[in-house]
Amino acid sequence: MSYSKENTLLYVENLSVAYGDKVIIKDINFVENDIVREGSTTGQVICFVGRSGRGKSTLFRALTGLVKPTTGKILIADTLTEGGNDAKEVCEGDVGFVDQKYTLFRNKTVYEALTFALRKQKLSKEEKHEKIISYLEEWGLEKVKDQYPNELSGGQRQRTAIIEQIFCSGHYMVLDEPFSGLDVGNIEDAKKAFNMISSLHSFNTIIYSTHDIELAAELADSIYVIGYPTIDGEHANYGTIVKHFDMKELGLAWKEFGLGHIEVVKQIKAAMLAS
Ligand SMILES: Nc1ncnc2c1ncn2[C@@H]1O[C@H](COP(=O)(O)OP(=O)(O)OP(=O)(O)O)[C@@H](O)[C@H]1O
Repeated sequence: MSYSKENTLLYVENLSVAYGDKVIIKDINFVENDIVREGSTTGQVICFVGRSGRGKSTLFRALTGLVKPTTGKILIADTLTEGGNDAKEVCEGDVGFVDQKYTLFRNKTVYEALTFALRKQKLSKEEKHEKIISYLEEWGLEKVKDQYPNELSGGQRQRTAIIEQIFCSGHYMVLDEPFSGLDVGNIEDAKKAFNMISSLHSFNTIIYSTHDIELAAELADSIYVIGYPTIDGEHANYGTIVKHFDMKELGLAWKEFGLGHIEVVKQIKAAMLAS
């Protein structure tokens, strides 16, 4: 499938994060570009996989500006400038974060939470109302709009959290294990949510982690394996990128799950076991 690589949307160089003197991740380098496909608006879907404790959540905290890198830099496109050509260092609030628990305000209904998420947007009250209602309809949440988080299912909470992040951050969204704890129906809904976000704007960039390797190969157009590298025959005990699968180059992006994906799943599992 033909595509072209345009602006750099995410540039990570020599990133490391330590807690105290314990280095958790180190030497993380990667670049992701805006992908343009003729006839379809396609955002970026980037997946990080790796065994437990290798530092995926720590990397995500750095990508969302929640922890300061010990070394290195994380640049994102300054999408407020014409064409998004300028780069800026990531700050808290630039990248939406949907955590594993889909944290929502306990004392706000779905509608109130989304109203709050739009507070900084220059829209009239009516425009905000219309925007919220159209998202609620599209995401199958209109029936629960006046319910509180404790009255929602896991899938409904997750969709509310995703819309909240679409409303209050720019084009970037990090989701930490968005498929864990969801039933098959909710997993299908979450996949649809990914597609919807991706088709809204070609700058939209979803970064997620999963322990379900099939869901990595099926959905992502770029997959990074985070693991402990082997140096001089020994495992180091910090996480880094040990393998990258560019599903676009492999001709597997935006396609039904097939034999090529099964082969990638095999290779990802081997890379994870070795790291
Ligand atoms: N605030 C912290 N202070 C000290 N160590 C931490 C802190 N947060 C995480 N760690 C350590 O960092 C390492 C990586 O944790 P992290 O949560 O980033 O891994 P992960 O790959 O996301 O794991 P999982 O797949 O189980 O969620 C672990 O050894 C963890 O104990």
